[in-house]
Amino acid sequence: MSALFVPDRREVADGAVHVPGWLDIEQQRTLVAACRDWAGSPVPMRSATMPSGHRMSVQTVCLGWHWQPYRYTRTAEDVNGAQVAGLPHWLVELGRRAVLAATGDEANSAGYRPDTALINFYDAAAKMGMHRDADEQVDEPVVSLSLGDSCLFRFGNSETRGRPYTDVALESGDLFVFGGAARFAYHGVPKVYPGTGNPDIGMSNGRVNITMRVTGLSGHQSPDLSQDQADTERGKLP
Ligand SMILES: O=C(O)CCC(=O)C(=O)O
Ligand SMILES: [Fe+2]
Repeated sequence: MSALFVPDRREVADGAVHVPGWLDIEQQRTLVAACRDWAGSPVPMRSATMPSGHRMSVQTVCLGWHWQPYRYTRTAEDVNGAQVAGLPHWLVELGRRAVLAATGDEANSAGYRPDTALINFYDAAAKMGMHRDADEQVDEPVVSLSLGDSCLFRFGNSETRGRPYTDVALESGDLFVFGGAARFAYHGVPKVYPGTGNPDIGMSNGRVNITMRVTGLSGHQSPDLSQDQADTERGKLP
């Protein structure tokens, strides 16, 4: 019998693929430790404020480009003015492998080069309303990785925030990729299920989601800017 792990691949909508259990425990642990560092410096994780003045319940820290509703900048003017940490090569490579796992398309995934990652932390009460990831100027796929507590992920259509949509349970280690016809579809997280995570990955509670994207914005930032900092502050993930 082959020991090869062949992941299950579920097409949720045209261009949207869920790969349950894509990351093993060791990979999840590595990502959690990295997120903990990123959550501390050079730009601390925070709840972004919408133009309406409403603060998001989710807390976010960004790599490569800093996102605030609804634009990307290199420096975090709405936080502490610092330049965000670079996106490390290993994460770019993980993103490329994620697109390959989801699409099976070697030729297309070979050129996938995300230049930003948003790291979201959800406590038991946090949620994210239906929205489109539309601040990017190109239609390259979004790669989403889930860690910690499970959640209800709602993946809808490109026209309205409402139905039709599909509800998917995203668990720790799951991959979700949306591109092609699904790239600008509405999606959101109506609910996190507290206490469903595995403490072995290094998180005692809450959910972390990492989305990698290609902004299509110009301006070179060398990767790995913050990766060699021995004194990186520990972030506030639990
Ligand atoms: O937390 C998730 O699974 C989705 C996050 C998301 O949609 C976003 O950051 O834009
Ligand atoms: Fe999103």
